[in-house]
Amino acid sequence: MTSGNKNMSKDAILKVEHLSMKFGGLMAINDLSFEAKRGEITALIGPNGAGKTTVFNCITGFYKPTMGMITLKQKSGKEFLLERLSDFEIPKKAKVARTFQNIRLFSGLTVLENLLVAQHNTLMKASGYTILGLLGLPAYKKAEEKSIETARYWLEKAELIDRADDPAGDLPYGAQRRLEIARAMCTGPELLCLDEPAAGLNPRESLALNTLLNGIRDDVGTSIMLIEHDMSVVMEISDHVVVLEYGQKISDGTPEHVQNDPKVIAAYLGVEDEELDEAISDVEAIAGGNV
Ligand SMILES: Nc1ncnc2c1ncn2[C@@H]1O[C@H](COP(=O)(O)OP(=O)(O)OP(=O)(O)O)[C@@H](O)[C@H]1O
Repeated sequence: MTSGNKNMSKDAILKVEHLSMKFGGLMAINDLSFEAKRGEITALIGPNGAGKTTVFNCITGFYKPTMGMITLKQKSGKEFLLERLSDFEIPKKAKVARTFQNIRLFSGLTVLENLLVAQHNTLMKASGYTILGLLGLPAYKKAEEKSIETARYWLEKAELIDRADDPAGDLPYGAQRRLEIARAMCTGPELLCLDEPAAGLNPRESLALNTLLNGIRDDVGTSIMLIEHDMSVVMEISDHVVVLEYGQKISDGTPEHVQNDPKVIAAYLGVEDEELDEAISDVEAIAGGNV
């Protein structure tokens, strides 16, 4: 784990308060509260079905929570109640970007084109939404140059500059994952939400991912929330970990704290409630156990 950008004030960028999400009779999230600090990497972990994706879907507007508040506070101090915004307003107004478990690139477009398409909104705004604007307005030309510069910056950060002109679909899996993250970063988010970014990566690709995510936090100062099953990635790069089980928070703290928390260990071992006390005392007897 790294310490994060020490110069940044550690106020909360995201506050989740008393969040609940019900699907029919199933309480997928039950009165969940936690904070993600600005300029930090916050990981959301938990066994399968714990509710991690549901939380992400509530933050990014794909689901409307049954109850609760999700407040995003931008660097400027402007606040947004995310549960009141639509899924297209959340990236645009609140500046929350996300990637999905399954890769969603334009595989027939080149790597560079994928990054330029991500900046389409900024370019159209600069054109004044007119053909004359597209052809002649100096503001458009400037915005176009800026888009290429931004794309180039993220191609370098994601170690993809050599593949800029290749179709995105031709890239190896790990490179496609980094391209998705680079594409999200081209939209200039304040909070980047990543759903299992390390899934299916080999150790070398995992390392490249860690380098990219550390760079996003340390060099650009963007806050990151990630769902991840790969504990080596979580422990390596997270500043803060929130652990869910059956839609409830069972632990919250530094990676060291949660990996030694008996409740977390018991949840990952699949211990039933009634056996928890026994499991906790067993686990406490094993000093320095891992999740
Ligand atoms: N749209 C939905 N309709 C009905 N039930 C749902 C829906 N989405 C999620 N669930 C249920 O909510 C619970 C939490 O699911 P969720 O996908 O959030 O868990 P998760 O922690 O992300 O799991 P995994 O690690 O396997 O991806 C599960 O029981 C799931 O079946």
